[in-house]
Order: sequence, then C-alpha cells, then structure tokens
Amino acid sequence: MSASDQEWHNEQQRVTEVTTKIANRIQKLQREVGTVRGDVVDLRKDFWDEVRVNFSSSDDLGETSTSLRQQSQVLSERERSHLQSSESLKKMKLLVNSPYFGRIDFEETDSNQNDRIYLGIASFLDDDDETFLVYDWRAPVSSLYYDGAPGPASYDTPMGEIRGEMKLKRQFVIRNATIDVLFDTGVTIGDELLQQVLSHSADNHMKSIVATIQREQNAVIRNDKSRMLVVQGSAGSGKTSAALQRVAYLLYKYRETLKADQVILFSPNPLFNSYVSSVLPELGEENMQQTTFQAYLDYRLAKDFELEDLFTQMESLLKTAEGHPLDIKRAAINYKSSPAYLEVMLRYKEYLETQGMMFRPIRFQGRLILSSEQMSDKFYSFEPGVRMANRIELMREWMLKELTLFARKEREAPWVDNQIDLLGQDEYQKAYTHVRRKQHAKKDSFDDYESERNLLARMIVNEWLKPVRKWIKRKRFVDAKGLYRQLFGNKELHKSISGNNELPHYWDEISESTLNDLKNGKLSYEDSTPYLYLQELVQGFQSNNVIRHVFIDEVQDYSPFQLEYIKQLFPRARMTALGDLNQGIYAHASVLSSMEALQQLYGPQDTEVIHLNRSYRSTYEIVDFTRSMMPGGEDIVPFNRQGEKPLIIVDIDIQGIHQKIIEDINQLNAAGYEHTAIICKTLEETEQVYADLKDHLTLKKVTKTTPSFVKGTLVIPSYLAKGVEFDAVIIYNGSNEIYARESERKLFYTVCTRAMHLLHIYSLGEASHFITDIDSEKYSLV
Ligand SMILES: Nc1ncnc2c1ncn2[C@@H]1O[C@H](COP(=O)(O)OP(=O)(O)OP(=O)(O)O)[C@@H](O)[C@H]1O
Repeated sequence: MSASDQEWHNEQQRVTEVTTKIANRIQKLQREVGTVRGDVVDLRKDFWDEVRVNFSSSDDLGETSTSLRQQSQVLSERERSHLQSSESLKKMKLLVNSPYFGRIDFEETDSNQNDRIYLGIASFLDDDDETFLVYDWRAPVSSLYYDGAPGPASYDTPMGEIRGEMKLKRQFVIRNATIDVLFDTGVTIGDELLQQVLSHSADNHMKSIVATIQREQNAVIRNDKSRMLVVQGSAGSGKTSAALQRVAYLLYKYRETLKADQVILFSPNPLFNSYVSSVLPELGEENMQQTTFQAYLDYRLAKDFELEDLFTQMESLLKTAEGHPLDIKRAAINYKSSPAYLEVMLRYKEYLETQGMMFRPIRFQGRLILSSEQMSDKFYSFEPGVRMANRIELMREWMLKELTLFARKEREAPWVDNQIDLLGQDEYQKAYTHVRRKQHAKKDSFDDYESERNLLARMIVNEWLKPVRKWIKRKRFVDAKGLYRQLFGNKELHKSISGNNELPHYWDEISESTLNDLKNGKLSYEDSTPYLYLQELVQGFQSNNVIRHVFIDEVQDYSPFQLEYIKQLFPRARMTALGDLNQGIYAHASVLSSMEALQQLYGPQDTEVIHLNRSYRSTYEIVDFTRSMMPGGEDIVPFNRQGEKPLIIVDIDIQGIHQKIIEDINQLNAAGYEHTAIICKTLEETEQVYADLKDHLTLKKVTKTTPSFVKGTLVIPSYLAKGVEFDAVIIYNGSNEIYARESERKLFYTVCTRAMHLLHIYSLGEASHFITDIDSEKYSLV
C-alpha cells in the first residue's frame, strides 16, 4: 500500500524537522562534552591545590579527609556527566541521518487520543524533555510494531498490559535525512522492506536487523522469563541476528544493572567473532565479551598439553578413509561427549572421596618435601562428610604450613651459605634494603654476623621456594593427569562406575590411545572438556560470577558435556543457546540431538524452546534446493525472494573445472557480486585450490588463524564458513567422491546454505548423491 503524495510530503517535513533538532542537539552536546572534558582535565590537574592537606592534629586530619572526599566527588560527578553526554552524542550521531524506520498510530482503549509513535535505534526527546520524537526500538510500546498488525493490539509494560487499536503501521527507509522508501503495511512487518534488505550484497560484517525484525524473532529478542532459552532455527533464519539484537535489548531493559561486559558470546571461531562484532556498536551499544570454547580450553590446558583443536579433529576425520581407525575415533568421540560419560565422571568423584585419589609429590632440589602417600593419607584423614573441594582447600593450607617448616630447616643447609657467598655487591645491597624494609627498620644494621646470615638465608630460601609455594597455591598437587589415566588404565574401575551402561565399543583401543596421548603430553579435543571437568570436580570449579548472560551460537556443535561445563562455569548466568541440528557438522553427538539432555541442564520448567523455520538468507530457489537434502527439510519455509536455480557444473577434467571457475568468478565480479567464496572441503583442498588459481584470480585464503573477513573472493575450508554468508558460493568439488558419506550430509548442507544470491556447485565427475537424490527440477545441470 503506498502512501499518498501529501502524506509523503508531510512525513518528509517531519523528518526534516526532527533531523534539524537532532543536529542542534549534537552541537549542544559537543559543546557540553568539550566543556566537561575541560573541567575534568582541570580538576585532575588542580586536584591537590583544591584539597586542604594538613596532618598536624587529628582534627586537621579529619578536615583533610573530608576535603579529599569532596574533591573526589566533584571529579567523579563531572566524569559521570562527561560519560553521559558522550553516550548521548554517540546515539544522536547514529540518528541524525536516519532518525527512524517505523511509525505506528495507536489508540488506547477508552481514550480518544491517537498516539503517533516513531521508532528508531535510540530515543530522542524534544527540548521540553517530555515529548518523544523518536522511541527506542526496545521500548515496551515498540513491540507493537514487531508483533501486531493494524487492528486490535496490545503490549506489555511494567504496569501491565495496554490494549487498544493500531490504526496505522508505516515503514520508512531514510537516508541522509531524506525518505527513500515509505509504505504502509497490513501484515506484521511488510515483506517489501524485507525484500529490499535481503536483496542487498553480502558484507564482511553482519548488519543489524532492527527495522525488519520478524514476530518470531521478536519473541527471541524480548524473552526474559526463562533461565535457559533454546532457539532451534533453520539455516539463515536469523538466529545470530536475533541473538545480537537480544543482547542490545537486554542492555537497554536492564541498563541500571547489566553492563556489556557481563554478557558473553561463545562463537564457532575467531573469524565469526570479527564478523559479528559490528552489530552492537551499530546499535549504539558496547560489544559484549566474545570468545570461543577452544580459546577457553587453550587458556586452561595449553600449558600442560599439546591440545588438539576442533578443526584439527575435523580435518583428520575428513581425511581418514572409512575403516577401523575411523570407527574407533568416532566411537571415542561419541562416548567422551556423551551424558553417560558425564555420569561416569560424577561417580568417579564419589569413588575418589573414599579411595584412589592421586597427588603429585612435592620436591625441592630433588628432595622430597611431601610424598604422594603422605598427601593421600592426609586427604583421607578428613571427615568423610567434608566436601571434595573443601578437602583440597584444607590440604592446601596444610601444605603451605609444611612448606614453611621445611623452609625454616632449609636455612641451615650448606647450599644456602654458598648462595650467600655468591651474592655480588649489588645483590647484597638489594638484599640488605629488602630485609631492612621487611623488618620495618627495627634494627640499625647488619652489625651482628649471625643475624645478617639468618636474614639473608631466609630471603634466599624463600626466593627459591617461591615456585613451590605458587605451585601449591594453584593446587597443582592434585594429579589430574594421573586421575584421568586411572580412569582408562583400570577397566574394572571404569566398568564399575559406568553403572548400568555398557563400556563403549572399541573400549580397549580407546583406552590405549587415551593412555598413549597422556604419556606423550597430548590431549585430544574430545578429552579436553572431560579432563578439565574432572579437574574442577576435584579441585572446585573456577567459576565466573560476574557474567549474567551467556550466549552460545552454533550450539549444535557442542556436546552435552561441554554445555554442562559452561553452565558450571557461569553459575549466575542465564543461557541463550542458538543452533540448527541440520548444521551439526562435527563428529560428537550434538547437544541438540536430545531435547531431554538439553532440558536437564536447567530443568524443563526453566527451559523454553523457540523454533525459527523461515529462512531469510538465501533466495527461494536456493532454500528449496538445500532443504531437499535434509530429512524433514519440508518444514523449512523459504522467504519469497526469487533468484536463479542452483547450478551444478560437472566436468571430468580438473583443468576444465579450474577454467570454468575462473570465468565464473570474473563474470560474478563484473556483475557486481563483491563477496564470493570458493568453499573447499578441507584445509588441504583449500591450499591446493589457492595455489592453482591464485595467478588467475585475486584470491584471499582463509585459515583458522585468519583474524577477520575481508571482501572479495575467498578460498575457505568448509568448517570455517560456519555462520557466515556470501553473495555467491562456489563449491569447489561437490562430487560423489568428495561428499559421499552420510556423516558429511550436514557439512554439505551447511556450505550450500552460505549462499545469499547464487550457488554454483562444481563436480569432478559424478555429482554427490546429496544432489542427485534431489528432484532435478530444483537445479540446473550443465
Ligand atoms: N528480520 C530480518 N530482517 C532482515 N534481515 C534478516 C532478518 N532475519 C535474518 N536476516 C538476514 O538473514 C541472514 C541470515 O541471518 P543469520 O546469520 O542471523 O541466520 P542464522 O540463523 O544464524 O544462520 P545460520 O545458522 O545459517 O548461520 C543475514 O543476512 C541476516 O541479516
């Protein structure tokens, strides 16, 4: 429905008025920020001039402290004011060219007043400080725009539900303070605007979607009831987008209590982190913390082990031919990520409470300070009721005391005298000053040889024992490696704590390879989380109480074990987990595959699941093709944006394929597609393709260490293309030889769904049966 010329004119007039007011506000704020900044600088510079310092008597001391406090208050008030003005200025700058994107006219029941509500990225109040010229898209009233259509409508406020009638819903695209697009809409959010937005080119950074949030996405964004929110959505259904707008929403709604650094997002890889990092700043908010689960594992374990990362595991699985070794590795991965293994860990902890605990002896210069047996005896000497982590805490205190006793005796050892003799003049002087400072200048000098020697001996021994003390403080005396080894070296024990569960297939091979890895200082990806979990169970969790919201994107790539671990890590946080079972490309059982395991995490009452079935990223033709690969794919609803059917190009000669890809990419560039990916299955294939084509095309190779995406033509291994999108996707070799195993169906689906506008699949020889099984009407074969 298009608005009349007169209405367009009126709206443009309003845009001009509002943007002029915003521009004026910007000027005012800039002046304010400048003045306050000057004040702050002056206050800091003259801080001590303004404070009356006098320590002569207790009265003077009191006056000094009051004066100090007052001056600090003035300073922090000015600093706060500076921060506020700077924040407002930032928001106004976001609004000045495009102040709003929507309007709703709403008449409350029993009131004849027709409120006009304009929605933008931030609120803008008129100079009277009362009239909202623009409402923040996150304000309660704004949900009308996302949830309702003209007609009876309601929205929730902290004071209760407000009912009424929506008389009008209008959408705008405003650029440079000029209306480019304006139309009135009858449905929730008009498809026209969405069509426009989705037909744009891909970018190397994700965009915010506030102008076109869909009703079901709004339910994700504004959900704040459940402790655990699970979003299961098809490829391109806006899970990541909804998650990021949800962060912005939470930061707005709980602005008094929630800060951006209390929110953490777990992403699939560092590249993805950079891809999504622009969305919150675009919305005028600070970025949340971002990390990957791998980064956390590295942080905790890389000093003790050579860790296998997820991508290395993936590479090795993709490259290993079907057969015995692959079956064993798969069995190991599945077992070690399963809830059954989690149970084993919990029972193992119970077992250790009464027997089998292992400690590393404490040695100094090859001499034993405390043996493993002594430590074990101490551990089991506590009351059985004392919790495991508390016992370790008590052990720590005991050991530190034992170390002090040892140190006292050690001062008499001959090596200490040698060390004293070796002290140079400088060191001696340093030692002297140090000791004097420690003694608070009680004695005048080293006049007494004995006391001099004692002081120096104490200092030297303490210095030499520092690493041991640190080692104890960090609870490194718990032999986590030994405990993990015991779990695989003692089959009977493992069996007995497995309860009713059978040991996994290939148990002997799995235990052998686990023990081998441990012996060689290696830890496989599937072992890393259980290992850390066991260590924490015994020592007590190193939890983070600051984080209030944990977001996990691509949650299908996590095992139930990992999710449990994250829950323990952030005990005070709510969790939002977003994923798509169809894109579970890794070998371990996905946390999403069992709703039961997922609901058990926080309990069914505290868990809410929202499904997003509509796919926005790709054209109708691409979604129709890709969904046909997946069982149950008919539930995926393509957004109605037309394009070309996916193209399958088969050749029997690799040179022929290369030639065609070069021509293809040249044509895509000429047609204005700026962001294209040649997606390869493995890193090896990526390296090869890059080497073969780089002299003919401008290519950028992406590997797991690439820090961020750039525009252009990328060559990228399949698993790094997770979560991102491209104008055109070229699958380098979608042949039946490369994508043959059933276990690779989801991988193939995932890479094909990265395409927004065009999908071209090259195949050396016969195309994968994932393609040929599809109705041939859904693609073009050349
Ligand atoms: N309401 C919307 N308005 C405009 N664009 C949208 C909307 N929802 C999704 N999109 C666009 O669709 C594309 C896919 O969104 P997003 O990456 O959030 O989906 P996803 O479900 O996380 O995808 P995947 O699981 O395949 O990685 C993005 O380009 C996003 O901007």
